[in-house]
Amino acid sequence: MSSIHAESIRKHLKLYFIMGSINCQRHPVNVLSDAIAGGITLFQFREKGPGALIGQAKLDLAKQLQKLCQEHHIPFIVNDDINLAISIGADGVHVGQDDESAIIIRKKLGTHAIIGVSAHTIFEAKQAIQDGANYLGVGPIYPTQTKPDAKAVLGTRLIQELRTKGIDIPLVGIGGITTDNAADVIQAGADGISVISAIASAASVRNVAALFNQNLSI
Ligand SMILES: Cc1ncc(COP(=O)(O)OP(=O)(O)O)c(N)n1
Ligand SMILES: Cc1nc(C(=O)O)sc1CCOP(=O)(O)O
Ligand SMILES: [Mg+2]
Repeated sequence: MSSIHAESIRKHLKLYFIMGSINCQRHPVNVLSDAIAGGITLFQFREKGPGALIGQAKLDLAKQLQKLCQEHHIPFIVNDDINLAISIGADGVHVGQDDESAIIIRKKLGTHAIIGVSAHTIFEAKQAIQDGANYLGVGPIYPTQTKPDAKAVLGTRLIQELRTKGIDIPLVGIGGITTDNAADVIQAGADGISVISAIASAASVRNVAALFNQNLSI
């Protein structure tokens, strides 16, 4: 059972920035700082892939990024690493279908934690809701270079189907989302969008984050 209000989560999901050190061409603290200045509403620390930090270096970066988020009242979510989330007191975690279920994670993190779960089918979405997820990450909406093991591209079809079936859990679309296609994801029924490369790799991180905001009218 979660004590977090769905409407509060919906609000934070609007422009959900995800990043780890390998997604950045500058120091991650500077990239996140610019993204915050551009108006991101939620942050996920996803330190994953070839060359990603491990051990103390990962912990140190997580703490630096968490501090920045705390200063700007942006919830700090940890991807995959439940122990890291517990050790630094993160606001929540995001897990996929191959990870522990939201039921187990809730027991470890408590009722106040935000738990996000990836869903690629109606069945997975319903299961995550039953297990107590606070929000869903639905994707990949468009082709993405960022996650080599991403599932088949869905387009906005699953988001539309979930909403048509009356499933109103807070959710974001993820995968290949840019300033040009973001509005279509919202139009399909998502509460927000999750973005890695379009923001992290931008020449001006701040300007692109602001443009996302403008295109989403948020
Ligand atoms: C918001 C959001 N949605 C989906 C994912 C993908 O999670 P997962 O399927 O566990 O894949 P990895 O990110 O762990 O490679 C996400 N991270 N965030
Ligand atoms: C982390 C992640 N999860 C996905 C999913 O489909 O679940 S797609 C993806 C990568 C998103 O990066 P970009 O914004 O650069 O395409
Ligand atoms: Mg995962």
